Amino acid sequence: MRYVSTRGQAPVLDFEGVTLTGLASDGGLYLPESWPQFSADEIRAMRGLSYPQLAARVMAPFVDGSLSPDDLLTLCEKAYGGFDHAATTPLVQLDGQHWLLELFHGPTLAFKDVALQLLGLLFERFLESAERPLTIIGATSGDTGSAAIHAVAGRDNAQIFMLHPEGRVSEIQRRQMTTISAANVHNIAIGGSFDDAQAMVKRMFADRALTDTLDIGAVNSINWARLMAQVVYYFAAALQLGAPDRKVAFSVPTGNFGDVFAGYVAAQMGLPVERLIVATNKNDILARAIRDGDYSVGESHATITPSMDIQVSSNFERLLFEANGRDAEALAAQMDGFGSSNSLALDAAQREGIAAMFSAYRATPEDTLAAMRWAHDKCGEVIDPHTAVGLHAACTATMADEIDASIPVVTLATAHPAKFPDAVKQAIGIEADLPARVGDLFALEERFETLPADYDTVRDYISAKATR
Ligand SMILES: Cc1ncc(COP(=O)(O)O)c(C=O)c1O
Ligand SMILES: N[C@@H](CCOP(=O)(O)O)C(=O)O
Repeated sequence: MRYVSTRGQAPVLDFEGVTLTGLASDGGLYLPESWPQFSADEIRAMRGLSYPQLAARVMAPFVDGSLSPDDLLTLCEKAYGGFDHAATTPLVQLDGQHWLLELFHGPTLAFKDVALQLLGLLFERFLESAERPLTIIGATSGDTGSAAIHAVAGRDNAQIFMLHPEGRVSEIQRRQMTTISAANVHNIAIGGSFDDAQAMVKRMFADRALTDTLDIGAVNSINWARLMAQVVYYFAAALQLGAPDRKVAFSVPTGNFGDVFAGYVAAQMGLPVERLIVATNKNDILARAIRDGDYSVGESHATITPSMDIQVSSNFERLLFEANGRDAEALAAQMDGFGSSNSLALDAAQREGIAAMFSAYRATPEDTLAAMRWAHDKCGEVIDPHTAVGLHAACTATMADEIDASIPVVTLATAHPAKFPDAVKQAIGIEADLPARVGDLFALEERFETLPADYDTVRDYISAKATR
């Protein structure tokens, strides 16, 4: 498979290249040159496969030319062998129409593990004969950080620098990152928001002073391999609910738009997806963009769903590119305008294309807590607040008859409730216990550097610390 940049000026890459490159050199994001298609018969034939087998089947067209089908299957078996549920991403029924897709059975208790457990192995594989280490630079609002660190800690040929917004991730999330003592792991708390951290990371990919001396890689969802691995669980859920002979809708708690974009990819590949519901918290730039065509950056609000406290949503660029007929020149001009004004108006074609597949709803803190109470009191499920934002949106859509009652609606359960004990306590009065597999985070020493949200300071720190 060949990969092209949304802005059209970066080299075309193969799967190995795109995995190691992260952000395209023209500032764009890589996408497959075309969408692989599965027929209904091919999807039917996926029924009954184990999760690793399904993952290898769904991802095979994307890695073609860089990995053999057998190698891919071996990597998937290794990546998902450590999950604490035999189904890897089990489905749980809430009522007659609503389901939860539990994506938090990996080592760090969030959906990020599904992709990052595989990405860690892909890095190891592709870096076997590298002359210098890959320097991974990432930004996290809490979950990508720990999942990436867990996937990369102690590996030869890779080192990781992870930026998180100081005081704006949960204590469990912070400790999951900062108690890892491997020498190749560097945590940096930034005095700013996640958007500040993400903007700095993106700028580093275009900074010759850095890229001339370090091979920089990405673990955020700007890296295509992250999204590719997330496509699989849409297939897993829909197959269990009757696909390809029955349509399924998904509600996705959304921040950087990676998870829900993976659902869009699944639909392009032939999965019968009825609708993708984008669920946001008070940071509702995506809801405004999808409903009103107004993608303009607002103030970054701290909420009880910190991992979704995001304004500039990386992967929305991929959807804008798709929705303008893949016109890279027009998209580059649109993104340049956004870069200087922090605001972008979707054109008519983009609005229409996006509305055909996506709906968007925003949840207030009260909505979020109410959804947690409903899941607990009516369905016996303890859910995390991010999942609750998704469930609120799912229930709003079905109550508005936006989705036919015969179509199952799957809310992606993106994190384990124990990562957000304060919100769980506030909603349902329960102490959510951490699963034993995360260990005693409170007994371990934390290690991190605190830096201001100043680009030169952070760049110089990384440059000085990185092994060459
Ligand atoms: C728990 C949780 N839910 C939802 C999201 C939003 O996912 P995305 O950024 O892929 O839209 C995140 C962060 O990415 C998260 O950590
Ligand atoms: N919510 C994320 C933010 C980064 O998103 P990513 O999917 O682009 O890595 C987090 O928890 O870090």
